[in-house]
Amino acid sequence: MDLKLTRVLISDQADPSCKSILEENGIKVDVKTGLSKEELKKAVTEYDGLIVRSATKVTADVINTPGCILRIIGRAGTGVDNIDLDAATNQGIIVMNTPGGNTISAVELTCFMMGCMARSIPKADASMKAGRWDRKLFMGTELMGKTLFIVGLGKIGREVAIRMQSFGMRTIGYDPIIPAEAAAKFGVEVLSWDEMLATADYMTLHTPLLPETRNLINEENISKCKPGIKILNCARGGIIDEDALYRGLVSGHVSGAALDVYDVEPPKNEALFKHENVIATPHLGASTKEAQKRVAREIAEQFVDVVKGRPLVGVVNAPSLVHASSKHLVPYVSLAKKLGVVLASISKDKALEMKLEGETANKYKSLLVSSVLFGILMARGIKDVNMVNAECRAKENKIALTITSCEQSSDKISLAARDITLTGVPCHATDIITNIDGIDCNVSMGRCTLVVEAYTSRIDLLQELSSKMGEKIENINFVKGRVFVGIQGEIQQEHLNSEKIGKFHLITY
Ligand SMILES: NC(=O)C1=CN([C@@H]2O[C@H](COP(=O)(O)OP(=O)(O)OC[C@H]3O[C@@H](n4cnc5c(N)ncnc54)[C@H](O)[C@@H]3O)[C@@H](O)[C@H]2O)C=CC1
Ligand SMILES: O=C(O)C(=O)COP(=O)(O)O
Repeated sequence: MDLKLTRVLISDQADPSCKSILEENGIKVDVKTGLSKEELKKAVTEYDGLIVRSATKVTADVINTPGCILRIIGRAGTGVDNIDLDAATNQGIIVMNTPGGNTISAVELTCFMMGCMARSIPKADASMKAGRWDRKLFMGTELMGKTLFIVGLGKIGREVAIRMQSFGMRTIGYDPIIPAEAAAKFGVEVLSWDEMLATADYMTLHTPLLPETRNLINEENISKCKPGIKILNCARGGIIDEDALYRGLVSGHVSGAALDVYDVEPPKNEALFKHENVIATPHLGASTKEAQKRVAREIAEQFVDVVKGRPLVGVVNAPSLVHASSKHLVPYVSLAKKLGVVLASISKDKALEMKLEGETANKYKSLLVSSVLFGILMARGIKDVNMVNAECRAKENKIALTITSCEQSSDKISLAARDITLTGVPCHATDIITNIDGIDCNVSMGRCTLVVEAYTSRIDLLQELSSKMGEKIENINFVKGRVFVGIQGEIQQEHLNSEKIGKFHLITY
């Protein structure tokens, strides 16, 4: 994907290395934190790149601001729930994060919070500072032999498991995509959900905030927990129903909670975070020097990769794009896009078929589907389309693409409408249509391709073309009443005499 960035705005606190890496690579950068929504809406009409952490809320109305020129949003961190991904995708904006850059910091905070709960360290410290020596008040419990229920066994969940096992804890856990055998490899047992709630002494949450995880820990699940459960949330506010948690703390059914994240930040729910059995931190999971340096550097380098056309990492909303710039796939992407352009220039059909043959074409199916749709939509004059939003725009424009695959044969891409079928072979030198409607041919898709419909006189046509284009003509193919002319270099529509050659399509890529 060809993306030029002129100005990037960093709108949250980020390590200075983020700005300096971008600037060293010729990208202009401003840092403006604490923007109001109105200021952010204005900013997206002035900056084509935006880098945020969790404080900036990149909502749909920000993204859909008239005149928004954003092309890429970078999250210097993990969670992207502060960015409206659907709105960004629809507008063709790439969203990237830096998965893993702050994992260990969030893991360590979770483990320390557990220790603090077990031994009442914050309370004991406050009591000392208040001039007391309350040795009897702060009787703790050991972690050794206790059971920890980990909800979400991704990067953070599994690292928490490994560390807490070294304290002698039994670790049990649930993750819809991690089978029991995989969890067993990092020492986590999988029991039934209700069994885990009833068994755990501690429960720690490490899922993203998704519609399925919102209020996952609610009144019902809390009531199923073993009395005295201690609950930690260093993942996202909103995964716990805060009112239900508060009621559990007041009744004593929940004996402690450690919270780093809140439904609304800064939190409004004072009664909860001021409760005597709650340890609260202001979203500090990623706030270490190491994590901040890492995520700042990573997001800046990812932006530079985009500008330099290198393979992408960390793309959240267009996974197929990750490979778009890989050298070996460039011919496939280019061929798919150009077949889309040619087909849509000739045919108005909206129900299309794409056949992918060969191992590589099938392995990168979603990338090639985006490429072909991009070509089709461009040729049909759809505005603001790119590889990120091609599928959304195709749906909006009621273009249906059916995909068939055949892995065994050699690499080939075919695109068919009711009135024409085009096939091409990915080739590093130039993009070529090798077959049209079952007839072998050799039509180059270099700068321009001319397609003449229902020609009446071959002689007239050839005379007209050679007088206008001469050596620019690369190849001429006569296929079932149409003529396909591959042209090297530019040629203007007005230079062709339609009276002489009849209806034609002059296709540029
Ligand atoms: N407090 C802080 O400052 C930080 C918070 N985080 C947050 O921590 C959370 C976890 O981050 P990572 O481990 O890096 O993410 P990850 O993507 O590696 O792991 C998340 C796991 O949750 C699982 N999951 C999804 N739905 C689930 C459900 N209904 N029940 C159980 N598991 C479910 C996924 O399958 C995945 O394996 C995220 O919400 C992230 O935003 C991350 C870094 C710092
Ligand atoms: O990376 C994450 O998911 C975090 O929650 C860290 O948030 P922050 O970058 O500290 O605002």
